[in-house]
Amino acid sequence: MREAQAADAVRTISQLTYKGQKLSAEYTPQTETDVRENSARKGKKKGKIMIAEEDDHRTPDEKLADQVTPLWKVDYETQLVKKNRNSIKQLISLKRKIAELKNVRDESQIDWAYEKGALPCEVLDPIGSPVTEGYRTKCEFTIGYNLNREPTVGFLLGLYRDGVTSVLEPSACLNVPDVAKKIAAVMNEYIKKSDLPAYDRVEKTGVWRTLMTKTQSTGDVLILVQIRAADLTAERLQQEKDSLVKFWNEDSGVNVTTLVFQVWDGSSNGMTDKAPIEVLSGNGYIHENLLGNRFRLSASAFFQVNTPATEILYAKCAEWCAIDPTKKTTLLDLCCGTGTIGITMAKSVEHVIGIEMVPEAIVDAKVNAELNGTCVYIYIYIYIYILMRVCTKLFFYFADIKNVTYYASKVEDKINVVTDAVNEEVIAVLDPPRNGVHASVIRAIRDAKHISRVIYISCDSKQAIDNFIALCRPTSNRFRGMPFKPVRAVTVDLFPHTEHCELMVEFVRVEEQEEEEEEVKKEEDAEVKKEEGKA
Ligand SMILES: C[S@@+](CC[C@H](N)C(=O)[O-])C[C@H]1O[C@@H](n2cnc3c(N)ncnc32)[C@H](O)[C@@H]1O
Repeated sequence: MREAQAADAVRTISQLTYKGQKLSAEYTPQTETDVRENSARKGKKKGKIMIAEEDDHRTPDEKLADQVTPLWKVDYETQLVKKNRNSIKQLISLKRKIAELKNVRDESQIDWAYEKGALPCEVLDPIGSPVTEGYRTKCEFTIGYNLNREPTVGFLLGLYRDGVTSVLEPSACLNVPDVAKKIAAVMNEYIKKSDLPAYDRVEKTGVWRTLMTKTQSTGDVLILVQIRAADLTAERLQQEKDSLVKFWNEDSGVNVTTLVFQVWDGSSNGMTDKAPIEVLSGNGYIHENLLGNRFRLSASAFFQVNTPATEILYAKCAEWCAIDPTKKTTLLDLCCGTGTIGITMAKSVEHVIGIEMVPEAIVDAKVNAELNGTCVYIYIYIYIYILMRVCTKLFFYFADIKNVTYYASKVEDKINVVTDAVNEEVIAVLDPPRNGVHASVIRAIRDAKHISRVIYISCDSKQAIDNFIALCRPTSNRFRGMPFKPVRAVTVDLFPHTEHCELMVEFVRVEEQEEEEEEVKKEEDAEVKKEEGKA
């Protein structure tokens, strides 16, 4: 197929003229080795240390481990130190970049950035993951061919953009749980016996593409099989679905809670939100427990992949939110996924508002709010039921969780929800994807006068730096509203043996100088009057 496309391109180019000159083109096919050597050359130019293929004596398993869990040879304490150092680097850079801003109207708004010392705020000791192996509840396996061109379910041995297309089974990957390894192995056997071929990423032919597993601490297992169906008749497709259902539910030896299926004929690799997900068996979702709450999650909804470490992160987040029981508080859970952060704090605030762009996740979030609201009230219900049987129905009406509102939308398209959040205290928890949120979201947070604090949870502090700067830069025409300043930060590791970790930073609103001075003056006046009264 690639050859045919190339021949087409050569033909088209050869018919063109540019500035009176006839263009010519020729196609040189590239092997995987060619592409790798090419990328090695490019890497050398960029100063990267590249190992030439002939000098690379690593076993395929070692190469895969280096690819999937690049820190696997480093002891865990050292991994944590390294990750914390990276977080600190970003925090230092935030302070430096704010201090270096030009044309600042009111320097007092960024006093903290001019203070002595490199760090902008208190940085707590990094928190490690309680489990360092087999922690990934979600794994996305590629289905392709191994180095011997046998169909294989596993991970790519390198980056596809570097020309690597070989797939290796995942037994060498420290972060993959045994149950997911078993599912991959079982699927591998199924595909080997199948008369349908595995997908070829280069030629864009074949059928079996991706296997996704979600294996939760509750024992629930979700399996998603993605195929390319362009060459299959409707009957054949149905036959294959039936066969998968029988296999996973009767023959696989795996206790599958739900089996879901996606047909994807497009060229992008991996799971996609561009094609629907069909439920083949079970009800399409599974459950996970977090901090005593139960959460439902569907195939496409985001859910943190390391449950014990997530509990530590969310408990810390709740601690930093420090909800004041004497105040009416609104919690804005921005990029809320299935509602986990807001729901774990819903009982201590007056109102939770969650915004999330994946509609399926919001469906889960609404169910989760009810699920956890009802659990709390069940004991009160029993008590009241004994006392006043007749009031049961009425009680249930009031017992439903009512203080949670969800929006299935991009946060940047619900700016008014952010700016309109009004209460005695409004706290925003921002847990965005790797590249952070749109600048308009940060501007809305600044504009929302009632938001006093922002807890920002970033899974890529380098990419979050622009959001941090936008939160903290002094007031300007583009960034109205008083800025925030960082007050404390902590690294929490959810991804042992990889380069990734979470950085949570608490930002508090910088108070307006005049207001502060007025407050002090008022207090002084009151003091003087009191003294005069005594006299
Ligand atoms: C790191 S996850 C956090 C989810 C949730 N807080 C949790 O811990 O389970 C980021 C979430 O942001 C959502 N998202 C990404 N971009 C968004 C946007 N522009 N507006 C709203 N949600 C977004 C993703 O779908 C994903 O669920």
